[in-house]
Amino acid sequence: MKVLAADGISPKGIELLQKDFEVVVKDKLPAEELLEIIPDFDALIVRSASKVTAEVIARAEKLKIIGRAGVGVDNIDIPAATAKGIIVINSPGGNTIAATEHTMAMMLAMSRNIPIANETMHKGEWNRKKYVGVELRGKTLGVIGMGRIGSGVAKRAMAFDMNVLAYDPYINEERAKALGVKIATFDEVIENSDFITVHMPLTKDTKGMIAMEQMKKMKPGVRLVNCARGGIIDEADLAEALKQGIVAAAAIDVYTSEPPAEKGNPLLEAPNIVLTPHLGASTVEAQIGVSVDVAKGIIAALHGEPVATAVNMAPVSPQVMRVIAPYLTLAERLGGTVVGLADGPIESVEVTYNGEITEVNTGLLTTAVIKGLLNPVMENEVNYVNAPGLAKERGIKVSERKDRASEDFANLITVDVVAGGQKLSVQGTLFGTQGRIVRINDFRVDVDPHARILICPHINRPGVIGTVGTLLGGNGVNISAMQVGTTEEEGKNLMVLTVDNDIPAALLETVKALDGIFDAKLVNFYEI
Ligand SMILES: NC(=O)C1=CN([C@@H]2O[C@H](COP(=O)(O)OP(=O)(O)OC[C@H]3O[C@@H](n4cnc5c(N)ncnc54)[C@H](O)[C@@H]3O)[C@@H](O)[C@H]2O)C=CC1
Ligand SMILES: O=C(O)CCC(=O)C(=O)O
Repeated sequence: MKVLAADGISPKGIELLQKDFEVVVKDKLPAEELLEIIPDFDALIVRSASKVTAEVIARAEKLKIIGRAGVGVDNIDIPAATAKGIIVINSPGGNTIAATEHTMAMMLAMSRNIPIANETMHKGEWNRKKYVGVELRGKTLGVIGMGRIGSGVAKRAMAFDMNVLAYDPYINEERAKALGVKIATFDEVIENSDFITVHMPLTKDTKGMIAMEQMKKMKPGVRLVNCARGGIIDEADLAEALKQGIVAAAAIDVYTSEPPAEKGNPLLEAPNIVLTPHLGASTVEAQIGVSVDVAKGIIAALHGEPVATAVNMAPVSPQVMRVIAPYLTLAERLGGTVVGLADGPIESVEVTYNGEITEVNTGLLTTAVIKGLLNPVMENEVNYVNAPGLAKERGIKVSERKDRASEDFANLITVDVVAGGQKLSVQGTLFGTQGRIVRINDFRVDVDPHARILICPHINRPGVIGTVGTLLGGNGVNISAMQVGTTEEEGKNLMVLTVDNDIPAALLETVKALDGIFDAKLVNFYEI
């Protein structure tokens, strides 16, 4: 079998692969050449430079596995790979330390003017007064995104005697306590920090999360760092904020389009900014780590063994699969629904099985619930292999209960969650082969969990449902199905609207503010 290693992968991993396979190594691989040669390969390894597009995957006749020698798999078309049965693996922890240390280096370089001082020294200048910096000690660092890298940065910042304020809607108090950071809201972080660093994936929620509006709320003299993904901090707004002195300085490693000079980028001309060419993972150690990680994964996968770092594969035995397969999507969507209802971080999840399904091992279904629950909030696709570990890492207690008795349905899955101190519950079953949500909290419903659903508890009185329909319709949102759930509680119902279009955050807030509406939550099953 043949392996194509692109983008300058460290030789350590290549040596491992060469023991079993023929390996073709390319430091630079133009897109046209990748398209031309890919049909010949069984495995492909990339860093961030090569784009593994749907077109590449369509031409990859023999490809069985793609290894991303790094964390972010945003340069690989995962749905296209999955649809073709190609496993995608990454190295979730191989470059964590490198990216963490790079963030610290950027913070220090920016606050002590090291790049510009170095540059002017080489020109023969001696500017001691001009480049007076600021100390980290005693300052507040806002960390947005407390995953592997964010947590590592927080830990190191505390060693510099910084106070750390952290915002991550998906970590709970217990984990924050273990890390020794103070959990805060997004607004509290941006309004009270002297330094702010972002460490989350680029998603529709995080894109432009820090723009001019947010920068204007920050403390005068604030300094910003982005070593995560280009675009989380709006580039044009940051350039302007630096020019106007709204932001004192910035340090940026990643860009919306890389290299930034190719398409032009306002940050290249901005003052008081330290720029590096996506060097976060570029250490000898990290490159050995990620190359060995993906090499081991590729060797296992090409020998037909499961790979723990697969981002799109579920290793399931055919016997187990036969019984539980019809419930997997339902279980995932119950997890996705419950996280969509939550206002705070998930603390515990209990999955209860009733009926005949209790006769088989339901562990994989519980994993499917966790997968659905974590997928909307994680950088990497959460799969059956990594979901339990990720839940554990995040301090989420997962338990399973079984009761053969089942009153109204042949089989029933109940997901009970405690999130931010609040108890939430959803229940689902199969009608034939069709998954259905049959209860949301105390409300009995019959909902086909697909597309997007808007869930609104409301006063049971004439006209309330109509106002929601009119508002959505007026904003171009089509309702394709509707359910009104009832409960024993007098006067309160739950409407569940299946909508064809996305509902922007501002419109969701307007729905919430309507007379007679208690709340409005959107669950997007496309993200689960
Ligand atoms: N510059 C570079 O060379 C490198 C960049 N990276 C990038 O750094 C980022 C972080 O990587 P890891 O820490 O390994 O990922 P991770 O998956 O461990 O952590 C991501 C964190 O972001 C949080 N998050 C998700 N949505 C959020 C939101 N709306 N607001 C606040 N937090 C949110 C998640 O709860 C999670 O804790 C990724 O984008 C990754 O691609 C990673 C390695 C090297
Ligand atoms: O391969 C690289 O150098 C990029 C690393 C990165 O951005 C990641 O791992 O997400």
